[in-house]
Amino acid sequence: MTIAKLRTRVKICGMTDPHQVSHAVDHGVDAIGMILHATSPRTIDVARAKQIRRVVPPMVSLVGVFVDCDTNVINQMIAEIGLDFVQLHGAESDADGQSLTRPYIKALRVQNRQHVVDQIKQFPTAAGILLDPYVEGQHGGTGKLLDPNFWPSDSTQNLILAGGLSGENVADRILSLNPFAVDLNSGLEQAPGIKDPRLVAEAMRAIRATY
Ligand SMILES: O=C(O)c1ccccc1N[C@@H]1O[C@H](COP(=O)(O)O)[C@@H](O)[C@H]1O
Repeated sequence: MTIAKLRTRVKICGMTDPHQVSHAVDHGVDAIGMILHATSPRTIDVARAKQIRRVVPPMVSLVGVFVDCDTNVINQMIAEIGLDFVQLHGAESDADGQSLTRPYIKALRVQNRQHVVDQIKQFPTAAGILLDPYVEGQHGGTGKLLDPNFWPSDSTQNLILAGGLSGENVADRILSLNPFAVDLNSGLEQAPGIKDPRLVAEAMRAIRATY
């Protein structure tokens, strides 16, 4: 028997500032994402990540985003920062994910529907699969929306929709694709890494209206 999902979970990613994290938590976010990949405009160092850890309360998850990082280094960061989940946003394998000390979310940079279906099978132990549109030369944070035709609606994985989501489009996408979770990032920003509190509040309101 399939049980209907009561609500879509929400992750806000690319967070760099503890005050902005507290604001997002107050608005009902389920997960906070931090980019721990050095060349991203949203990257933060371990000291800042630890400050963010201190303001993330119980029942809200803290996710570290990595791109093709050595798994020993990721495990060190998990221990040092106190990450709850890891998001692997590069060319990592399921074996890489299994060598981590926390559950992992695999981000797939989607090129077409068949590519998604084939790729999902390669990550049987992932806690979730995040689908982000493929953009040549960029790992993530592209602001580009995923083509809804590429959404693998019959997958049994926890699917997370990412890419270009904002208060203006997130409710439509939730209602049409029914993802397990949505991941919002550049669509809520004033500048890379700086969230706009009004855009965060507006997106959370739009998401709540879909329940
Ligand atoms: O945001 C980044 O700079 C980034 C860098 C490297 C890997 C992933 C990154 N962000 C992820 O991209 C998606 C979608 O972002 P957007 O909404 O299109 O801006 C999101 O999952 C972020 O975790």
